[in-house]
Amino acid sequence: MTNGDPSTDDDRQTGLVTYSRTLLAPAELARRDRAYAALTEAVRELCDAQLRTEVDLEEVGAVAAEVRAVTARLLTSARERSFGIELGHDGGAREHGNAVLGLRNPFACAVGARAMFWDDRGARATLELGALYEGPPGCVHGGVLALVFDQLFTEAAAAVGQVGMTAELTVAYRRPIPLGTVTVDAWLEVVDGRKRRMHATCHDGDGNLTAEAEALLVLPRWLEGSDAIWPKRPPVDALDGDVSLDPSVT
Ligand SMILES: CCCCCCCC/C=C\CCCCCCCC(=O)SCCNC(=O)CCNC(=O)[C@H](O)C(C)(C)COP(=O)(O)OP(=O)(O)OC[C@H]1O[C@@H](n2cnc3c(N)ncnc32)[C@H](O)[C@@H]1OP(=O)(O)O
Repeated sequence: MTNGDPSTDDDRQTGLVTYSRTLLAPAELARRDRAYAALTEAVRELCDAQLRTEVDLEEVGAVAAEVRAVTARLLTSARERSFGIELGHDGGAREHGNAVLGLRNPFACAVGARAMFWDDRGARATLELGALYEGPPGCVHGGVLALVFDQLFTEAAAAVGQVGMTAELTVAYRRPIPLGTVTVDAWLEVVDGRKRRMHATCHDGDGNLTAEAEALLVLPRWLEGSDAIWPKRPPVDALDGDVSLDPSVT
């Protein structure tokens, strides 16, 4: 079925989720991913530069006009709907619009292979939260951290085969989190029927515990017994260095 995007077809429906299927050959899809990832990175750099620039106002006006012209070029061919879920050749779901880790989302803060990964205990995110994510002066916005927790809970649940949607999310902010590196770990604590109780911690770049979170994920009735397809993350041992997910190790 056509969906208005010449590179994909709608493939199938699982409950509320529509999967589209790429019509491109693997090499072409990889080439597109590299090109879009480069564009996303360029726009992310633009956002950071726009936030911090001190150039004179005439230059600000000139740049605004140039950016609008660039936007118009991108919109000469654009899908009308959000990215959604596309099936890749490896059988995994490509969630390139995702607000935390989408390859094509410049707002996403989990950038690169080491930013978010799974092992058999749960999931870890190591993120650079800079000026774009400010809440209290010089510190990470509490809502941004809640967003990261929300995504990481889904990742941790998927890592152990217990997916669910967030029904409740509670964050205890224990100390301000300086902008910069943060490490977030999430893991499954209890499964009770369709309910999964999750826990997570956040540490700042100096290893201080800055926040903890709890969540209740519920496997939706419409997802029970379905063959929903989830994203695949690179195996932890494919990454270099010490990346143990033991929650007691910071
Ligand atoms: C994630 C799954 C999606 C599948 C997609 C497949 C493709 C995957 C590809 C890429 C995935 C990337 C995904 C990233 C996502 C990031 C994380 C988010 O942003 S999640 C969005 C925010 N959350 C919502 O929008 C939920 C909205 N709420 C609902 O949809 C329903 O309320 C739901 C599913 C939570 C429960 O609905 P019911 O009809 O299935 O289940 P009932 O029968 O009502 O409840 C079951 C049990 O759970 C308890 N429960 C339900 N909601 C509760 C709540 N809010 N508080 C406490 N208990 C609750 C109930 O009391 C019941 O418990 P008793 O069995 O009786 O003991």
